[in-house]
Amino acid sequence: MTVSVLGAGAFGTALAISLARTGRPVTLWARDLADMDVARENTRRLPGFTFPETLAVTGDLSDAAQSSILLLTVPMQSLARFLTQHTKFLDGKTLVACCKGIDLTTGLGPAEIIRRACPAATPAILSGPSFAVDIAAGLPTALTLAVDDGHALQTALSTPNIRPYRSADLVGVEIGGALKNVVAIACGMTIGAGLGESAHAALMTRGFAEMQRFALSRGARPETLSGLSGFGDLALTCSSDKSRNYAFGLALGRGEPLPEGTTIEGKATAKAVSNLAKKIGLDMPIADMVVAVLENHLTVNEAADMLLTRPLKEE
Ligand SMILES: NC(=O)C1=CN([C@@H]2O[C@H](COP(=O)(O)OP(=O)(O)OC[C@H]3O[C@@H](n4cnc5c(N)ncnc54)[C@H](O)[C@@H]3O)[C@@H](O)[C@H]2O)C=CC1
Ligand SMILES: O=C(CO)COP(=O)(O)O
Repeated sequence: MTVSVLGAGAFGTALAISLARTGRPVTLWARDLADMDVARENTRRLPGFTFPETLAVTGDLSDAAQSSILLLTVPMQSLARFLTQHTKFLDGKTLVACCKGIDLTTGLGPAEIIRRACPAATPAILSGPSFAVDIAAGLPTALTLAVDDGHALQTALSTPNIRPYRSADLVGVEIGGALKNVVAIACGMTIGAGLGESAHAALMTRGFAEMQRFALSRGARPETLSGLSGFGDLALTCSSDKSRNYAFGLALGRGEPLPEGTTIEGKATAKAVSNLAKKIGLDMPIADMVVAVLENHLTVNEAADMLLTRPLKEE
């Protein structure tokens, strides 16, 4: 089983490097190759990590799509368009979505987007606590790989520093990865605005309750949310300023200029989740609060007051 990685951002590049370090041939496809094939490094998105010899880079999707396993590492809001534009190369393959989020236009997660665009493909989700720089640096990581009947895929995606655990709960795994980014923005805002570590812990915990509520409403298994792709990624993303979502929240809370040109998946996903929850009458106050701050309806302090003055209830 050969592997290609489609999308040469930080994460796609890190996965390709780790897979290729095993000595297996791996192809990394980039929309814009820039100097990657000459420099043997992704100087724009993941500088400092030289490509192993077995890593081929290409700007030709038909070439990369020769592999049977294709890792999809374009950002979530680009996924649907990317798949429909290139269906002829992708349908029938094992398509492993590595992006985290919910599509704002359709309210769908990556698995259903894959099923609709490429009905003959096998959809899978790879998600869990793993910063691109950690993977590229060879540090240990453990992720969840959600797929129906995925033993061979699990072996194909294992490397000395990526340990994938199998799951059959695609919905639960993709929702954990999507919603932890929304909670991370909220946690960053809280610390940035000086509201303290106790408030941060409270938000993480109530954010986790929100993740579970939303996931269960969509048919996820409760235990999935307690695993790597849920609690695990929430713990990482809400507590490290290496997270772009958390760092974005920090900047918002501090009133600093917001980072530009980076992928902050939680912004669109907060809106998508808040819209979906309203339609089915699900209470998602943290996602709603993040949307209200992003759309300038509330300041961070007003949003915190709003959360604290909600009617008292049982935990
Ligand atoms: N960076 C990280 O540590 C991790 C990222 N992820 C997820 O991976 C996904 C990608 O994130 P990063 O690689 O970090 O983003 P990035 O911001 O480093 O790069 C995004 C890449 O996607 C390319 N791209 C955008 N739209 C495209 C399109 N339509 N067709 C082809 N290429 C396109 C851009 O040119 C860029 O190279 C996100 O969903 C993120 O949540 C998951 C785990 C860790
Ligand atoms: O998903 C990630 C780590 O698991 C990366 O988080 P950010 O997208 O917030 O950087």
